[in-house]
Amino acid sequence: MTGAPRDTKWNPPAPEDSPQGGGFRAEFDVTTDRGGPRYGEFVEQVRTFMDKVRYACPTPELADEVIEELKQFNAKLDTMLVDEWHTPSGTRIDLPSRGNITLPPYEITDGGEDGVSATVEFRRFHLGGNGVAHGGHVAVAFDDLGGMAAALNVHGVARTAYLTVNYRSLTPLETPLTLKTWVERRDGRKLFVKGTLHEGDRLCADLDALFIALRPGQA
Ligand SMILES: CCCCCCCC(=O)SCCNC(=O)CCNC(=O)[C@H](O)C(C)(C)COP(=O)(O)OP(=O)(O)OC[C@H]1O[C@@H](n2cnc3c(N)ncnc32)[C@H](O)[C@@H]1OP(=O)(O)O
Repeated sequence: MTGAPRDTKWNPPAPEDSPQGGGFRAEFDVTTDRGGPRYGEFVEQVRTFMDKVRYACPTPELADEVIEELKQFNAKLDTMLVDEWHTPSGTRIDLPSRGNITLPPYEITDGGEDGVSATVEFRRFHLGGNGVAHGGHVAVAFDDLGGMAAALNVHGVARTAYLTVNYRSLTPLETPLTLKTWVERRDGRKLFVKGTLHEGDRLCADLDALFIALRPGQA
């Protein structure tokens, strides 16, 4: 198991009467091969680049050089753009964070209707200040994995209505942390989700969130 539980039916067929036009797709088209066998390495190199950018103080000459090279890379990627439903970034369940470059890298260790357990590691580019993680990045990790717990519980898509993060102690960078989320209570379409983030036995943060299961065709 890496970016999502493997034994879950991620691609439930849309109901016959599901209006897809403009709506969130009921079919979450997961994959393990989109983007090729080295897609994970590709994403990892970008993360490493962002780590360097966060701490580098380039000379003007080096900045000029890197800008020119980045323009060339961006032009190459411009020839390969696809829509969000077909990009590997977010749908490659064999990769950390489903290959989603915008998420802190996590690996799912257990996941199902009862909740999700993951190991997450904030990178150097997730720096907030004084060597520890930015609180917004902690919230991103909780949002995605809270949303996953909700989705696995309802076998469909859920959106965040509110998300409260209590920051209980500092969250370190470059350290494997344990993140757990679970649906504590369900009331119709409303999923009350809780979560915790630990370094060892120490609680770094906890989550109190509401996710709403989307109706067919809802955006
Ligand atoms: C596996 C990958 C997981 C990825 C997870 C990522 C999740 C995300 O980040 S989603 C992005 C952030 N969220 C958003 O942009 C959502 C924006 N908001 C919306 O779209 C809508 O307000 C939405 C969908 C949440 C709810 O709208 P709608 O479906 O019309 O439901 P609505 O009738 O207003 O509310 C349903 C119930 O929830 C309650 N509710 C809705 N919002 C809130 C809220 N903020 N606080 C408390 N209760 C609320 C309502 O009072 C209602 O309760 P009841 O049924 O008891 O009367």
